[in-house]
Amino acid sequence: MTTRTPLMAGNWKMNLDWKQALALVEELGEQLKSVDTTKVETVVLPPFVDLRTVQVAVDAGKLPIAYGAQDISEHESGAYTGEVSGAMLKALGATYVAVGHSERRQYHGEDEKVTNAKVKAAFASGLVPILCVGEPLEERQAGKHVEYTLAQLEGGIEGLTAEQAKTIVIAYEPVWAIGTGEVATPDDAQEVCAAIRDALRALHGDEVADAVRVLYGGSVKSSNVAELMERADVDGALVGGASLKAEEFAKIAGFQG
Ligand SMILES: O=C[C@H](O)COP(=O)(O)O
Repeated sequence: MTTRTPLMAGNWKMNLDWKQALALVEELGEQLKSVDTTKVETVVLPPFVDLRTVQVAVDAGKLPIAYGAQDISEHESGAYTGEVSGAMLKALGATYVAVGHSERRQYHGEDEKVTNAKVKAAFASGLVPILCVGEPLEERQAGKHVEYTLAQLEGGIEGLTAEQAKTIVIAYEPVWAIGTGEVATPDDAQEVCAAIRDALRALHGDEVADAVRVLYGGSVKSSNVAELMERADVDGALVGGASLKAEEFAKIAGFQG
């Protein structure tokens, strides 16, 4: 069990228009009344177009929910059609932003150069990046999952100061477990989350390694979250499908009982 504050982040992906987002965030606020929210941080990552709605609902209801975006532009401002800057997200009260999700890597060709630029853009705007890393099935079958994941990690955090590295969140998401119902075993999750922490220790020392929250993602549900959270280096979860149901996601946030 982690000594860090657990973080449960719901990645809504490309689901829910603003009205549906409003209904979900309000219902999540209701459901979280039965959870000790001083012991866990609950975060939602809605589509960009829902962020203002989520901001208003969270502020009006004083809901114990932080929020952020699923992506960020690596650029500060200007002629980048379709992009959304860190400053724009910050102005909406966002705290977090996912960077380098495997779907961004797969469908938008994001590599370490891009993820590193986006991580830096997040910090420059006062946002906390949730850097997503994790191997496809072939790499796991070849026994290269740790090596592959650490290369993504090291590329993504290159050039960060220790102060920045200390606050980043890393999400380990084996691609073969995303949206497949195929959850990694707690041992699989622990192995790579521990390797991520060791790599942070080698790069930035004990203080950073002991502070960074490393999440597991891939088919997390209320029925499997507790056993994952029992592992020493798993500090939370990045949840896709199960975060679209308020009751289920609140149960995940309330994994401590
Ligand atoms: O960002 C979340 C992950 O891609 C996990 O998605 P999932 O819980 O639907 O497997």
